[in-house]
Amino acid sequence: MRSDLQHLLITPAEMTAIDRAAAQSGIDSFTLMRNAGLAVTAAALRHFPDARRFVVLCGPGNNGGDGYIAARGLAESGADVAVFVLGDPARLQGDAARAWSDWSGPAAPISAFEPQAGDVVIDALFGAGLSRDLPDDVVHLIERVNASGVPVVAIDLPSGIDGRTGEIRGAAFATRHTVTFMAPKPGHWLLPGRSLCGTLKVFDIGIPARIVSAGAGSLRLNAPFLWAGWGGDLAASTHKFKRGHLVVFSGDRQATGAARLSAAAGLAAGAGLVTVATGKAALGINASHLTAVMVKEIDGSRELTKWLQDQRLGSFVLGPGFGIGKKARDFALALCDRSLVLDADGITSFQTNPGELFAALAKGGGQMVMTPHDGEFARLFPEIAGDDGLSKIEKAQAAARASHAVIVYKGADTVVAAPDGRAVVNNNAPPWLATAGSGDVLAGIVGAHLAKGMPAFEAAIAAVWRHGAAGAKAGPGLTAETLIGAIPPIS
Ligand SMILES: NC(=O)C1=CN([C@@H]2O[C@H](COP(=O)(O)OP(=O)(O)OC[C@H]3O[C@@H](n4cnc5c(N)ncnc54)[C@H](O)[C@@H]3O)[C@@H](O)[C@H]2O)[C@@H](O)CC1
Ligand SMILES: Nc1ncnc2c1ncn2[C@@H]1O[C@H](COP(=O)(O)OP(=O)(O)O)[C@@H](O)[C@H]1O
Ligand SMILES: [K+]
Repeated sequence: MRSDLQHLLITPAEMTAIDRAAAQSGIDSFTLMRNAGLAVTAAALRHFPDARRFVVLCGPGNNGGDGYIAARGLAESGADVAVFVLGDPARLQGDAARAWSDWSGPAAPISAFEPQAGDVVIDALFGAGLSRDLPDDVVHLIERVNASGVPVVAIDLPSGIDGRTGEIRGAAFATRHTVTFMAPKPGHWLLPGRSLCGTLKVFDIGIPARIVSAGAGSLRLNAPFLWAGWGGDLAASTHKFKRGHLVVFSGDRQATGAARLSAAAGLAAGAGLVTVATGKAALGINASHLTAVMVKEIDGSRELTKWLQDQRLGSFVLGPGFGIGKKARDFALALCDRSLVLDADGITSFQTNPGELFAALAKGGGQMVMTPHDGEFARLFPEIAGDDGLSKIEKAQAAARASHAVIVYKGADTVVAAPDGRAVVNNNAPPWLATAGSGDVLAGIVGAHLAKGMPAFEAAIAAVWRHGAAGAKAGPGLTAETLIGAIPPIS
């Protein structure tokens, strides 16, 4: 499978349009269905050579059609095959009807299926066409199969997972393997869908890459080629100012550690210089804990404005441990014409009047990366967060549009979205990143990227990827401190 297609995320609606475009270009749609079904036959035989029986569960659409082809392929290879159907196969249409008529073996209703030891289930109930919650009989079937522990291979998507959102519509198979076609869908990588797909195989059924690419929108799976040109070796002529100067604002005496974590991460991620800007009360504490990172006393807005005349200050991180309130708002508003990472308390400070921030950013013309977790996201974008019809991707996109900022919507399936609609889903973050200070480290890496001149979207996606890679390298038991030491070079 071509790697550029592997990194496209295609929504079910886009995939339907791509199918149509393929048919209009003269490609025979039944050939595509046969290629899909036989890919599943091959995967099932490869993964389960010792299966006693393959049980193919076929639904009312083209996903079911793929299932009949897979069943026939398995039977022709000599395997024991049983087919169970949802609905009346006589009502199937088009390619699925033809696939059904080519399956000349017996078929029983799904209610008759009792999982047995040695069974391998091929799930062809629903794929991209799932459009509402599953009926009770299907929910009960899925629960029975999941409880039995028999392995499941899903065609396209585990039935019950919404391909657009990754949400479970009543119940979903927990599968060992999922075989999808041409490109992954958002539901394969957004949670909870991701946790139910098992290993994901993307199979090329023969739709030309140009048709797939032309029909794809602006969603991608995060990967280094998306920020190609921003990594690479340092030139001999490089000096520290060329690598960029990052500023991190410290909180008060009792909350200085978060800023130092961000600052240390920014330095490790490649900023040439890093300064912790601190109020007078915390100056001594910060100074006594910092070595390569510099310290600058900035008490209030007036001093900040004066200092900002230095245009070599390339980027700013505001929020980690900073404290919630007017000072955070004043500082953020003063930075709306610069490159700013707004995190944690910086985000929460605008809870009661987010519009003030968004308007200042639109007016200031700077670039901002906001890094909310679920709670912070809901504080700043309550209506978007509360819209259950939207996927996490669509929520991040709506928030980016509303705020004019790049949104890093954090979590195990972090989504990064830009105001222009581009979005990526990240998939390299291990669960042990859920530790105090891990978000501060991420903010520092984003800040380092902005300091070296990366555009906000590329700065954010590269940071999320390096943060995940650092987590994987540091391993379980990492702390925010050890995470910083594991940040890999920008690739
Ligand atoms: N993308 C492609 O080019 C190809 C797609 N193929 C297959 O086609 C599938 C999509 O086919 P369809 O669009 O027919 O969709 P599905 O087969 O996923 O399901 C559509 C059918 O299910 C019904 N339905 C939807 N939600 C339901 C619910 N909750 N309860 C009961 N019934 C429900 C719909 O009314 C419709 O009859 C893909 O997942 C893939 O497996 C393959 O045939 C190969 C070619
Ligand atoms: N289960 C998880 N799997 C992978 N990454 C996670 C998981 N939970 C949290 N993370 C990541 O860890 C970081 C935590 O950030 P945050 O919630 O701000 O924590 P803190 O404020 O303690 O630094 C984010 O980058 C988030 O995406
Ligand atoms: K399926």
